Amino acid sequence: MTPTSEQTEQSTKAQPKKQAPDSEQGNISLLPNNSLHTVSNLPTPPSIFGFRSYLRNFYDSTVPGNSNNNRNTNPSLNSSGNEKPKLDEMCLQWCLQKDTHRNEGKEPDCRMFCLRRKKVKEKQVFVNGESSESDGGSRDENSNPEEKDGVDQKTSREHPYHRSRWNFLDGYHLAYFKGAETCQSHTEEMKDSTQHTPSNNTNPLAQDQDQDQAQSSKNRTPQKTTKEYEIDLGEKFENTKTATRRVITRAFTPGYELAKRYVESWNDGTQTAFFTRFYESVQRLDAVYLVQDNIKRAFDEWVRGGGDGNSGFGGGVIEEVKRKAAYQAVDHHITNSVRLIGIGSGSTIEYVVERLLQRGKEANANFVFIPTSFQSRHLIVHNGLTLGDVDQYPEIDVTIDGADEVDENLNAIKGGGGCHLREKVVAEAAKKFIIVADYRKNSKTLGEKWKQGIPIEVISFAHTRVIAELKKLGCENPTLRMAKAKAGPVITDNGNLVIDAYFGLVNSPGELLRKIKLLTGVVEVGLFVDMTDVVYFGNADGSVSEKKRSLSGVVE
Ligand SMILES: O=C(CO)[C@H](O)[C@H](O)COP(=O)(O)O
Repeated sequence: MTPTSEQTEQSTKAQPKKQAPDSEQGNISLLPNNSLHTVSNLPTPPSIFGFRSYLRNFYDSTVPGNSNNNRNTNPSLNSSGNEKPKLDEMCLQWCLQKDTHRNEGKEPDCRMFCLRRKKVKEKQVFVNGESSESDGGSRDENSNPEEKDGVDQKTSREHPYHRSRWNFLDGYHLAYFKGAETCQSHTEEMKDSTQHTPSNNTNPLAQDQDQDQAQSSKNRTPQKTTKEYEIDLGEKFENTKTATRRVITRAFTPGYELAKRYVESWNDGTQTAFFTRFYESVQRLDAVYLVQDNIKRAFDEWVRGGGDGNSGFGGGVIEEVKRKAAYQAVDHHITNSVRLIGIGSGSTIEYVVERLLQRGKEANANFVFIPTSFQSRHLIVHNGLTLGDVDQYPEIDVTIDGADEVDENLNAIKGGGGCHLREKVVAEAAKKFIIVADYRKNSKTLGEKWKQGIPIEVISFAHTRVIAELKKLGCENPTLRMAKAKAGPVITDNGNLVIDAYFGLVNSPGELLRKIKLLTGVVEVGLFVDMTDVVYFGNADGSVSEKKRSLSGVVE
């Protein structure tokens, strides 16, 4: 809404009732202090981005309409050499009136915004940490010339209106007046120079009182002006600055530290070293070999069914061949001619029981199953098979068990599950001892594949002594087997401990067996020498190999 100069003059000079326009549109006045001017003579209003420089020029602007302005070489002086009047207050007033209100004789609704620049002496300035009154020009010369508490004192001394270079709003106040009489009253006040030297009191209401007192003392008779509010723009902006500084500091300090360290790392050569290593690595095709190795490992894992034979990508080439070997052993040896069956321990044995169960309850009704461990007893009982005991049946028909390694003579290492004592008892009790295993256990010589060591069950009391003696026998590092999901050692079904003793390739398993077994405290050794009658190996290609002992040796 752009007011005309006629409207502006009406709003400032005439009484509100008389100046009301015919319509509901209001009047707008822009009122620089020290003289009353029309809108058309005012400086060009600022754009949003030019507002700061506009404010800076506010004081320096000579009053619009001075025809001598352009002729002066010194812009601050007029043709007479006197200082030109300066713009230190600018007001915007508008009035609204309704035709109904006018008919009723009511005053128009008038408002007024004033942007005003106050001198430095109107505020308190902090010098060397102490509060003192600033006079804008006679400040203590010994005071710190640096900016104190957001106040640029150097600037303050040079310019009575501007105290902070940073805070471009410093010294500016915004006042809001409401009501036709109040607006008119303030317009009158603008003629009074005493209105621009209020006390240090920053409370707007108190300032009003000060102003009133100052006016009274000069025996003037201005109407009392009641501001709705007055804002010290500089102070508000100063607070904003502090808050902004705090937020920025908090937000950016960690990032700054990181960035600093990063830059420093370039300087101290860390980054250079990294990229050099990276470049060399690329040249060596490390990444290619890494991918290749991982693919190979993944494939092996899939083929093996995982390190423990139970997991892995395929889950089970290994498991499948173990199953095949077990099924074949059952099919070949658990016939109607047998009744007492020893059930070994381990994961492969589970497929033995699985195959038996496939025959149905009735087919298994005549069999008695002798367990070799807590695990196999559980398998028998929970699958509804008839449980027997080696005490009842010291001689049994056939025992089927797994193994950790089987050599070309069908000698075996057993005890990977710590059950070899009972396994050996039940194996020896059987007329036929059958081993089922996968191809990983098939070796020429014991110790070739199973490098965990020969399991030796010992009584707890003697285990340190046995370890010492095993070293004398040539085992470099006999190890007490520790539990994985329990603190401390593995305790066998018999309450004993297990020592794993790796002797390298065991060319004479019978001899080694005897030496170890003679050690005091040893309960049983996981070397099964000359005991196995038949071995079923599940091969990698899915086939099953059968190895038998005969009078003429082992035959396939
Ligand atoms: O001797 C054994 C337990 O003491 C097992 O039969 C041997 O460890 C083989 O186990 P798996 O069939 O799980 O490979």
